[in-house]
Amino acid sequence: MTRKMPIIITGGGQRLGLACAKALNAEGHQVIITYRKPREEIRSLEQQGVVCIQADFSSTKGVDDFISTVKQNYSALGGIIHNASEWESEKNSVDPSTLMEKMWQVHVFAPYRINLAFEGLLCAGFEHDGQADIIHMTDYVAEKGSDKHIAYASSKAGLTNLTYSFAKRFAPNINVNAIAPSLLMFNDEDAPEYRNKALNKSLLRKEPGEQEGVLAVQYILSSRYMTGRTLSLDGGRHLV
Ligand SMILES: NC(=O)C1=CN([C@@H]2O[C@H](COP(=O)(O)OP(=O)(O)OC[C@H]3O[C@@H](n4cnc5c(N)ncnc54)[C@H](OP(=O)(O)O)[C@@H]3O)[C@@H](O)[C@H]2O)C=CC1
Ligand SMILES: Nc1nc2c(c(=O)[nH]1)N=C([C@H](O)[C@@H](O)CO)CN2
Repeated sequence: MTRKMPIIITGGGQRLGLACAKALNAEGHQVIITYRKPREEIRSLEQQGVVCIQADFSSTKGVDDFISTVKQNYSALGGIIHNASEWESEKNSVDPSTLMEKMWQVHVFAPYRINLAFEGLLCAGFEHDGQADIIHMTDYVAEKGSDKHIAYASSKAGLTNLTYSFAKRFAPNINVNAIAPSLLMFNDEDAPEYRNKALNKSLLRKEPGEQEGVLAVQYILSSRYMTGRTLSLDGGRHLV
């Protein structure tokens, strides 16, 4: 059922976020996305009727400015998909404290602050549509850890835990769930040997592409009996 109240997708300018924005917009949903860098994809989404809000969640001010913009323009929300993310490893020459702060800022602080700020808008969306959803995009490594993306994995574990807490706090009007991919799509710069190693980590040994994530989002938005849970998209990696 198409939701009348808008659905926010953070980080909707590329890859999974962009695919979700296009799919939900095509289904007739009102879609709002956030982005940092103006580019052709943003202009194209605007031409398709998607509302694009420039927002950078790397600072408290950036998060609060986004919250203010939404509250000034909307009185209800049908959902929010916390997709914005930076995948940074310890191998880069970044100071560990800076890296940990950056990962927790975008993956935990921003979703935490935004969920609390938008509770009333989402409840208004529930009153209107009979449903409202929060979806956290986490990661398989939240459960297993990562020796090369330690700070990143810890922050995704923090986001996983927010799923449980907000599911308890917002029930029964707002469902809160997570999607934990192990691999959806590589980055252009990923070398062949890296890609082969990553593919061999799962039983199915494939790069499913962003549509696998879109399907998971569509399922959760259509479900009426799921909250506090994680959809794992990992090709059987947990059995390897
Ligand atoms: N790709 C994969 O295989 C996997 C992905 N995931 C998770 O799925 C989600 C989507 O993955 P993917 O599409 O690859 O994500 P990307 O790495 O493409 O990042 C998504 C968006 O996050 C936005 N973003 C990053 N930092 C900030 C910030 N500080 N403030 C605001 N926006 C920010 C970027 O916006 P902009 O470009 O406008 O700057 C970017 O477009 C992520 O949460 C990711 O962790 C989990 C496991 C595997
Ligand atoms: N924000 C992002 N998070 C993640 C990405 C990404 O590109 N952006 N990519 C991965 C990898 O696919 C990894 O799961 C396997 O190589 C993980 N998270």
